Amino acid sequence: MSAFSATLTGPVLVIGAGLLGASAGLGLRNLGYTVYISDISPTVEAVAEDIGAGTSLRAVAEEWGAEAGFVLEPQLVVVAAPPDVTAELVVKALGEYPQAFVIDLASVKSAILADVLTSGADATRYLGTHPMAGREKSGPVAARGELFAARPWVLCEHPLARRELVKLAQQVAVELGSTVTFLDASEHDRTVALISHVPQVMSSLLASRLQDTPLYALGLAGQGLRDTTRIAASDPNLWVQILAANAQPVVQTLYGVREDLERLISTLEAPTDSGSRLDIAQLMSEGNHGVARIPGKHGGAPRAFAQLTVLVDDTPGTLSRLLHEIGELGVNLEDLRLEHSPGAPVGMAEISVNPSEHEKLVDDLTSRGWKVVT
Ligand SMILES: NC(=O)C1=CN([C@@H]2O[C@H](COP(=O)(O)OP(=O)(O)OC[C@H]3O[C@@H](n4cnc5c(N)ncnc54)[C@H](O)[C@@H]3O)[C@@H](O)[C@H]2O)C=CC1
Ligand SMILES: O=C(O)C(=O)Cc1ccc(O)cc1
Repeated sequence: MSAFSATLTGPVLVIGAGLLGASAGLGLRNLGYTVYISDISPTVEAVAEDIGAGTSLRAVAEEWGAEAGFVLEPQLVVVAAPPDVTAELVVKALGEYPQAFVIDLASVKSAILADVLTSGADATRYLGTHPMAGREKSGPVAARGELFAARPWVLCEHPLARRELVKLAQQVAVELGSTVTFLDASEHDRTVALISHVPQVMSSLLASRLQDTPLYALGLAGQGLRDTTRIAASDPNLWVQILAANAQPVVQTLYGVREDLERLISTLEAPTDSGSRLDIAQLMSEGNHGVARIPGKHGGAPRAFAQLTVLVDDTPGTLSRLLHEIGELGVNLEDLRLEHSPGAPVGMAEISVNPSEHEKLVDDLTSRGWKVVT
C-alpha cells in the first residue's frame, strides 16, 4: 500500500493526548487501528496510554532506544494540541514524517493554515480539520471514544491539499461517527465565531455575574441557568487562544449582540413608555426565531415536539421503569432531559414526544399512577 493512500490503514500518531487527542486515539483503537500518542507532558501521555488511547511514544522510544531498532512511520499524524502550538507541531511533523499525512483538530483554522503555508513545509500533506465535538473538561481523563459520534466534523480544504489526504481525513471522521462538512478556513472561522465562540463568551459573561451571589440564591436556580452557563466551566487557557486567534469574526458578532443589548437596556430603563413592551416582545420573539432554526435531533430540520414532565422519585430504578412503561405504551421517546429539584428527593423527567402521541401518553401515564405535569 502506498504511503499516500486515500485509505486509512495506520499507524496513526496523535500529538497532544488531552481531551481531543485521547478521544481520537480511543476511537481509532476501538476501530482496530494502531495508535501512538505523544504529549509534551509525560504524565498526560502515560495517563492517555493507561486509558487505552494508544501506545506512549516515549515509552516505546525508551524501550527500543537502547537497541536503536524502532522507527515510527505513521501513515497519519493527528495534531490535537492547543491552537497556539498547532502550526509549529504540524510543520515539525511534516518534516519529521515525510511519508505521512498531517491533520490538526484545532478550533481555529485560518491562522494555522497561513503559518503552515509560509513555513516552507510540504503543505500538500496538511489538512486543517475541526471536529465540532467537545466537552467543558480537558485532559485525557475526560476523553471518550464516542466523543465524535453524531457530531459534525469540518474539513478545511485548501488548494494545495492532496485529494488522497482529503479522502483519508473524511474516512477518519466518518469512521469515528461524525458527519463531514467542507468549509474553507476563513468561512469556518466566521461560522464558529457565531455558533461556538460567542456562545462561550456569553456563557462566561453570564456566569461571572454569579461570583458574589449568595449560595441560598444559587440554590433556587433552575435548568435555565444551568443550560446557559454549562460551558462557562471551560478551560480558560484554551479559550484565551481560541478567542485571540479568531478575534475579528468574534468581534463582528459581538457588535450585533451589543446593539441588541443596548436596545434592551434603554427599553427597560423606561419600561412603561409607549412601545416599550412591544420592543421587549420583539426581542424575545427574535430569540424564538433564532432558536427554532437550530437543527434538532440527528442534525435534521428542527422539529416541534410536545413535552410533558413526569415527577420521578429519586430512588434506584424509577427512571428506568418510567422509560420501560413508555416503551410498553408504544410511544417513541424523541428526547429526555432530567432535572433535579434542589433540596428535594425528586427528579423531573422532561419528555419530548410527537404531538400526536402527547395527550394519550399523559392519560396513560396518569392512569398508571405517574405524576404528570404538562
Ligand atoms: N475542548 C474542546 O471542546 C475542543 C477542542 N478542540 C481543539 O482541540 C485541541 C486540543 O484541545 P483539548 O484536547 O480540549 O485540550 P487539552 O488541554 O485537553 O489537551 C491538549 C494537550 O496538548 C498538549 N500539548 C501542549 N503543547 C504541546 C506540545 N508542544 N507538544 C505536544 N503536546 C502538547 C497538552 O499537554 C495537553 O495534554 C485544541 O486545538 C482545541 O482548540 C476542538 C474541538 C473541541
Ligand atoms: O460543549 C459544547 O457545546 C461545544 O460546542 C464544545 C466545543 C468546544 C470547542 C470547539 O472547538 C468545538 C466544540
